[in-house]
Amino acid sequence: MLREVRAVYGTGPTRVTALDGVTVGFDSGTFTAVMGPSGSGKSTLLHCAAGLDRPVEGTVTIEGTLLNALDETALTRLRRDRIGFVFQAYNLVSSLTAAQNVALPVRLAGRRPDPDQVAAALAAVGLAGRAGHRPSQLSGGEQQRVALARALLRRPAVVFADEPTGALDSATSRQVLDILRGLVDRDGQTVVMVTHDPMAAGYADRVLILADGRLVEDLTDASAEDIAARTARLEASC
Ligand SMILES: Nc1ncnc2c1ncn2[C@@H]1O[C@H](COP(=O)(O)OP(=O)(O)OP(=O)(O)O)[C@@H](O)[C@H]1O
Repeated sequence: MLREVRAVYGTGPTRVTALDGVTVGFDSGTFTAVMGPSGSGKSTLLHCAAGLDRPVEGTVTIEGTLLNALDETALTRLRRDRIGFVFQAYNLVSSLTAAQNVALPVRLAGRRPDPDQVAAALAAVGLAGRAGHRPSQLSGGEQQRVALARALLRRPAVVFADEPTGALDSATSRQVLDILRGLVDRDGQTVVMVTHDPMAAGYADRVLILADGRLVEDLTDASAEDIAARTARLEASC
């Protein structure tokens, strides 16, 4: 939950207000898409909500924990244990297999990954047969699904996805979006996804539209056509 969040980059003449007093909550078990023109603050909103950036004003809570009050160690632990991230770039380690990539954050946290959990995470994204493949032996959509399995391994309360389908064709995008939708419908997880694509946003229960760091639309169960029309109007007026 973000309350009256202001986020600023730079100082003096290069100072940019990326978020200008945004208040928004994400109900658990829902899928929210965040849209808006380039530079409107979408990624900043995601980063603040996930504790990757600290706002200059306002409060951020995750499952009742006030992030502002946490030091870096506690924040890192909360991100590791409760939050999953997926980015447009898959960020897989090329020398590791799919299974090793999925297990890597657990290893980096100094724990021993459970092979059954790793196999289950890969199976959940339809890649049970690809566990031993390296990223170069996988398609873009498969690599993104490995990144999703990695994000899901610890069953995070919230999955934040920043343009997860930005580098994928529409058929492959749909596979990734179906998985995100399934997380919400089947497992009751919470998904917050930044996207430029109205088709992708059409998978969400709710669509937030930002402009100039402010929340300008909050739509429920909007169709891809409706979303496309509203974002086109906004782009035209920018
Ligand atoms: N690290 C940074 N340093 C300086 N300015 C930044 C930084 N990150 C973002 N900004 C600025 O903050 C504003 C919001 O950026 P943000 O990345 O949140 O927008 P966005 O809506 O995600 O854009 P896009 O769709 O192009 O990815 C922009 O004006 C951007 O130039």
